[in-house]
Amino acid sequence: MVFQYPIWVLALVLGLVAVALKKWSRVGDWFQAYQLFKVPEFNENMQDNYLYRKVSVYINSLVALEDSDFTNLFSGKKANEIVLALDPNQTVHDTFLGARVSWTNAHANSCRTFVLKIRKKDKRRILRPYLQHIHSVFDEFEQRKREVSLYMNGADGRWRSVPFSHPSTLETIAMDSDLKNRVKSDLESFLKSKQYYHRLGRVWKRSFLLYGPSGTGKSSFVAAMAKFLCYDVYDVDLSRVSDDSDLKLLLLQTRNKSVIVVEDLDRFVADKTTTLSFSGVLNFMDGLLNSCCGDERVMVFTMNTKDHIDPAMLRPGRVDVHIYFPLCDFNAFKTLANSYLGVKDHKLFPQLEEIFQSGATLSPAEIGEIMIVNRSSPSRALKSVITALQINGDSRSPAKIGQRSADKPPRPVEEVGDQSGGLLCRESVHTVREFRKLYGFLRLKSSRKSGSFDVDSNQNER
Ligand SMILES: Nc1ncnc2c1ncn2[C@@H]1O[C@H](COP(=O)(O)OP(=O)(O)OP(=O)(O)O)[C@@H](O)[C@H]1O
Ligand SMILES: [Mg+2]
Repeated sequence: MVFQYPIWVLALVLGLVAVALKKWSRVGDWFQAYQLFKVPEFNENMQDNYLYRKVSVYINSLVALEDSDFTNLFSGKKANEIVLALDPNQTVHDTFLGARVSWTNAHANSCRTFVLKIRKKDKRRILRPYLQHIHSVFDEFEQRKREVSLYMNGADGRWRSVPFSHPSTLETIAMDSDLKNRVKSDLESFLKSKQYYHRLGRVWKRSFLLYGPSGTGKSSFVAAMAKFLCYDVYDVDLSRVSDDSDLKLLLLQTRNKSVIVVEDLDRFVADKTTTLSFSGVLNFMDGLLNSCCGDERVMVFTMNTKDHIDPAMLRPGRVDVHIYFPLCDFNAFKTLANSYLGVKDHKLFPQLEEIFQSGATLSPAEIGEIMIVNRSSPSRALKSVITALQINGDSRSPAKIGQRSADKPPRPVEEVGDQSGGLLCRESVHTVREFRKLYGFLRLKSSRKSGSFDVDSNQNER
């Protein structure tokens, strides 16, 4: 009976079986079921083999790394970041187009080499696309690592930049999770669509309109998008642009892989003192000059309402995706309570749900402020939210807001199919001014035109 043997005998037997299995897999290699490819660290002239670095980055990004027998853990460059790296002489498995391959981190005589093991029958089918895939993952990784900048246009028609480190991420924005996921996959599919756009003879750009009441997260969302894409942000202050040709020049000076943001487009359009022509703004929105200034652009426009905007300005093709940012409902409130107070559930939630269902509402910014001030006591924070909803929330109810009284509140997203198979959502945005508000250092004292673009004033925005 097996159970009569001491435990160490069992351990020994299991160990032997494991060694035998490992040897057996090598026997498989000898019978040439597999082919091995080496990627040495240096070429024959002892120069760096750049492919080695790419493979190293690729391997260390594999989720399967966590399953290898030994994996090194290092701290990364970002705070709290942990980086995994394959230990010498360890193997990690990967699958590609249905084929299973493995990589071994071979160390011998101070020479480091990655060895790719691939079934001979799969080699012809997957080797080239697999290596191409490794290149792409590496490029994407490098792109994500790169520091992004925030550019602002000055009165002299030139861009000035500062490092961009806005704290918002798509995860921290309280919004319908289905909508958030669809926007995410829209952005992801945009990133992968270079060939597609070019085959159609279209500029590789995508434009978004984010609209909704003040303090609903439009500007934060722009920051989160830029972070998600790892694109630079160009915050266009139209009130600082003297004429149409200046606007064209500004666009020409932008680099690719960038988010170009125009905040409060509705206010700008309503501003009769502007020196820009309507067609100048439309051309800018279309990125008409993109043929000269490259592509990989995301354009974002923000507005509080699109009610008074000429429909030509927002027509499909000019603005691909409209996203509405509503005031808080109970679901958004719960997301905020979780992120601001660390509260997932609370005995006051049923009461809050009832109040939200009665139509009372506040903006996420207002609720966030209350939570921040009372963060040491979640119960006090929730009671304060209840009071604020009872006092102010009723007047914020969409039915009581004059501008909305004539029509129903917009649906969160109106989907429209597009040629790339991505989704088009109909709604609006705000951006530049928010960045300035959020970053004191971005405040440019001065010379904005009079009217609603004054960044330092806390003027009524509704
Ligand atoms: N949906 C949200 N989820 C999480 N936080 C939010 C949300 N909406 C607003 N906030 C918080 O409120 C503050 C203001 O938000 P933001 O500036 O993005 O609003 P906005 O829609 O751009 O407002 P405005 O129309 O006045 O420009 C930010 O600090 C942000 O963190
Ligand atoms: Mg804003």
